[in-house]
Amino acid sequence: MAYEIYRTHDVNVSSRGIIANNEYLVFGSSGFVTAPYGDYWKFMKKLLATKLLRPQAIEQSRGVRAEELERFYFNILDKATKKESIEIVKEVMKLTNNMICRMSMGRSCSEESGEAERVRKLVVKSMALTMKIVVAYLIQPLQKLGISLFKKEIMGVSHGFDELLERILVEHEEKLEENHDMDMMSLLLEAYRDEKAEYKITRKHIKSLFVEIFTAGTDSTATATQWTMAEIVNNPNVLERLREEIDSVVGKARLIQETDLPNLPFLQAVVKEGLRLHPPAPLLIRRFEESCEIKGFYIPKDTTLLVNVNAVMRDPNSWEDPDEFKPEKFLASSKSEQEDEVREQALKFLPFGGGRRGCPGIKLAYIFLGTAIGMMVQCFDWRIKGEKVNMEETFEGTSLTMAHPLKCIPVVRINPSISN
Ligand code: HEM
Repeated sequence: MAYEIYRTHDVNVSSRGIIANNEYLVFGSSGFVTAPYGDYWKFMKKLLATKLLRPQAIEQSRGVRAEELERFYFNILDKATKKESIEIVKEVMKLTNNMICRMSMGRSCSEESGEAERVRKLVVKSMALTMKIVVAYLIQPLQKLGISLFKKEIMGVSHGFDELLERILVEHEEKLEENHDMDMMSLLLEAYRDEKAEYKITRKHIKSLFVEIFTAGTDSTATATQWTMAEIVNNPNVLERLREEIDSVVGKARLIQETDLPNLPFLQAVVKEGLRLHPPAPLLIRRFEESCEIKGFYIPKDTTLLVNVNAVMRDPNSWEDPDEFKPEKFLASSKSEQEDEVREQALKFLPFGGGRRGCPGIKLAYIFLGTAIGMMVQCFDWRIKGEKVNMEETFEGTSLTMAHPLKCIPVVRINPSISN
C-alpha cells in the first residue's frame, strides 16, 4: 500500500496539509518542510539537490565533519579517563548539531563562541513544540485551531532563532565578496540576491530553512544513534563482528573516517537495521490533495494520510525475524543479489520516507550515523548498569524514543593517533 501511494499517487500526497498562516520561523508560512507542493517548495528542493546537499558540497565539508568527530572522540576519552558515564543521545546531539551548524554557516557557529549551545537549546525546544503541534493536528477537534493553540511558545522559539540567524546572515553578507568558502548560507544569499532567480526567496525563507535543517538533521540522527548503540550493546555478537570489520579495514592506529564507510558493509548493515527497528519518524504525515481510489478504497479529497513506517518495516510478510536486530538482513553475498536487494528494499525500507517529499538529507544522515557509531565501537568498550539495556519505548509526538535514555561508561579500547 505504501509503495502504491509513493509511486502512483506521489504528487497527490506531496503536501503535508499542515496549514501555517503566521509569520514566525517555527511552523510559519515561509517553512520548507511544511510548504505545500508548489513553486516555492520546487525551487528550494532544486537548490537543496543541486547546491546545498549535492555530493560535491558534501565532499567539500568533509574536513569540518572530521574535526567534529575528533572533538567527539576527545570528549568521550575525557569521560572515560574520569570514569564518568555519558548519555549517548545528548553527546550525539552536540556532535550532529556542531557538524550541521558549521557546514551550513561556516565558522560563525562554533562551540567556543557558545552559539552552537544556543542553537542546541533552541532545537530541543522546537522539537518539543513540534511534537505537541503534531499531536494536536492529529486530534480532529483541535485540527482547525492547530498552530494558533501554541502561538506564545512558537513566538518565543522563533524569536530566539531569528535573533541568532539575522546576526549570522548580516555577518555573511559583509563577508560575501571575500568569502571563497561557499557554505549553505552563502549559497542561499546568492539565490536571494539573484534578480533572475525562478523564485524570489526572502530572508525569512532562508532563516526558516535553517531552523528546519537544524531540527530535521540533529534530533533524528541523535535518536537513531542512541537506539543503534543500545542494540549493539545488547548484542555482543554484532559488536564483535563490527569490531573485526573495522579493525581489519581501518586498523587500530587511526580513527575511522567517512571515506572508510563504503568499505565497511557490516557497519552499513548495522546502521540500516537500527533505522529499520527504530525509525526516528515512525509516522509520516501527508494529505490527499484530490480524491482517488487505492486498492479498491475510495479516498476523499483533503483526507489526512499517515504512513505507519514502523509497521511497514516490521511486517512479517516482508522481513524475516522482523522484531530482531539482525544486520545480516542487509548483507548480500553476491553483486547481483545486492542489486535485487536494493530494488526490493526500496519498497519496504522507509526510514527516510519516500517519493518527492522524502528526506533530502539521506547521504549526510548515513555519514553522521556511520562515523559516530563506527568511532564509538572502534575506540571504546561500553559499560552499562545491569546485564541488558532497557529497550522500552515511549511515544513523543510522532517520535519513538527510549523511555530510559542510554547511559554508559566508556572504557578506552584503543588509542588511535589523531592528526591535530
Ligand atoms: C537519521 C537521520 C534522518 C532521518 C531518519 C530522517 C527522516 C526524515 C523523514 C522520515 C522525513 C519525511 C519524509 C516523508 O514525508 O516522506 C524527512 C524529511 C526531511 N529531512 Fe530528514 N531525516 C534524517 C536526517 C536529515 C538530515 C541530516 C537533513 C538535512 C541536513 C534532513 C533534512 C530533511 C528535510 C529538509 C526534510 C523535509 C523534506 C520535504 O518536506 O520536502 N534530514 N526526514
